Amino acid sequence: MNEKKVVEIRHLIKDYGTKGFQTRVLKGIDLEIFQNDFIAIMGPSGSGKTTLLNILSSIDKPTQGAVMLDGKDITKVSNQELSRLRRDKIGFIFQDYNLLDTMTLQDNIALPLSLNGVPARECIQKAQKLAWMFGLEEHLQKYPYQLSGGQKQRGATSRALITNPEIIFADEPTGALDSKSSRDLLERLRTVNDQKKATILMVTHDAFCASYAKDVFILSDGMIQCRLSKGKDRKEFYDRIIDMQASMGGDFS
Ligand SMILES: Nc1ncnc2c1ncn2[C@@H]1O[C@H](COP(=O)(O)OP(=O)(O)OP(=O)(O)O)[C@@H](O)[C@H]1O
Repeated sequence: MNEKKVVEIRHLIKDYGTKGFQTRVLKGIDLEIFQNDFIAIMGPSGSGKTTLLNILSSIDKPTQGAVMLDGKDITKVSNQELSRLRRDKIGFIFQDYNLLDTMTLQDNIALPLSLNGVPARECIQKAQKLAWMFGLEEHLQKYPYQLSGGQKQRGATSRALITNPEIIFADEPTGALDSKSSRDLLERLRTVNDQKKATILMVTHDAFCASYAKDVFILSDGMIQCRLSKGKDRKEFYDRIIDMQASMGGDFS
């Protein structure tokens, strides 16, 4: 009953620094992500979570190892092919929204489609559909400065989804949000995972945020040390994540 494999990494190594002064941040990670997974990556500060996410999402390159996206090793493709893969297969959500100030929310959400030459009417229809799903329908004609942080992040999430990407990468998506807006965003991410079968990989230091995922991977000392899987209950999962953090004793902030 297993779903389609979306991403696979094999023996991933990442070193920073110059020759002779290198630090090995990722020390040989193997990982498989399947369609409809919702994975949170946690770990102590500086453990390499963002580095891993950036490599998986093609923003950064590994020192060694393969990153297979949809069956293609993205470390080996041409820049042109990489741009195409990013455009068609990947959605990004960042902590600081990255909406364009000079465009309305509707145009921001539709941007990945309009850049692809999709007719304006279709762009608007799709943007409106997502805005409705994310409770933004009344705000479509506003500019980012007229929106709250939560509305901006829901807008950025809508934009990430508009091309129906194979996988959505989110780096601390609730990092700049208050608790109500965080809960709201996470509920909606869970809905797109459940209903649209979207695949989500999110980095977070926050146990509450992670408890919305189906699986939590703990990165420490350059390796994935353990995996926690949710049962039926989010609250019980949250308690187990907190227990695991306490048992590791690290700084997860
Ligand atoms: N461009 C870079 N050059 C050199 N070292 C880097 C670079 N980027 C990250 N590092 C180092 O690699 C390690 C992992 O960084 P990374 O940002 O991936 O960790 P993280 O787990 O996301 O941390 P945090 O939770 O604090 O955001 C850190 O020690 C960091 O200082």
